[in-house]
Amino acid sequence: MTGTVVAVDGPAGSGKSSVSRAAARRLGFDYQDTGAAYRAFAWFCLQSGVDVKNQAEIAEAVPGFSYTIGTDPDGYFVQVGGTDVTDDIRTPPVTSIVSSIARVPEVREHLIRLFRGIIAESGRPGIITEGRDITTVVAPDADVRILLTAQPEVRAARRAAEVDGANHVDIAAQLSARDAKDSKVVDFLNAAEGVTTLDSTDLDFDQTVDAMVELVRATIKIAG
Ligand SMILES: Nc1ncnc2c1ncn2[C@@H]1O[C@H](COP(=O)(O)OP(=O)(O)O)[C@@H](O)[C@H]1O
Ligand SMILES: Nc1ccn([C@@H]2O[C@H](COP(=O)(O)OP(=O)(O)O)[C@@H](O)[C@H]2O)c(=O)n1
Repeated sequence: MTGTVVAVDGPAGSGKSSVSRAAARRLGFDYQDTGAAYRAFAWFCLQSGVDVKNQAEIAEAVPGFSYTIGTDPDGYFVQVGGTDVTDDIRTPPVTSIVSSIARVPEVREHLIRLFRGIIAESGRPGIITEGRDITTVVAPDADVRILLTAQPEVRAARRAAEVDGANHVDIAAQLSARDAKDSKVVDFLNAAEGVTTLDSTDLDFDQTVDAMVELVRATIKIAG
């Protein structure tokens, strides 16, 4: 039986991956990073020589995509066909094309089925799944639905802090271009009905994790 299902959406750099992973660790839950699957598929297309401007070619590559992700918050990894791509999927060539790949309907249908399967098969008391369309499309019936946001300049500063010598202006521009492209496919900037907004603009990392854990615990208490 599936345990507590937690759905988290939000724009780039809002803290979805890091906060969800830390909250899952505290709760003893699984953690699923769906952005990693879109990134892994983009990596696979680049490796396979797919013309990433050609939607039909992208769709044709879907059946050959074999993907594995670690859902243990302490054992995170991403593999494509047995190759570890955990770091490679964060590189600029992948980041620059991932939004174009992610808007292809055949890609979304395939990955959404995969995400639902991973949620259904979780053997832990719960699973936190994060992305862009989890609260609205992948798991609209989730027990807890959260939109994690932060002001654009704060998100860009957090991302820039991850990269030595990063140019803040470039990072902010890239982040807002990707959000603009992604938000044409699904609305992750406004909370859908029943979704709780968690704004981390004025919260530090630990305070944000505390707030997410509290939201989950409050729901479990009500249900139990
Ligand atoms: N509330 C916060 N305060 C400060 N830094 C944060 C906060 N939330 C996340 N971060 C940091 O911001 C960066 C981006 O977070 P990440 O989880 O990668 O975002 P997303 O998955 O939404 O793109 C990471 O370095 C993370 O540690
Ligand atoms: N549920 C999701 C998750 C990611 N994505 C796509 O995958 C890309 C990478 O997602 P990500 O979560 O790794 O991005 P970051 O916000 O962490 O940089 C996004 O820019 C979207 O194009 C999506 O379309 N739907």
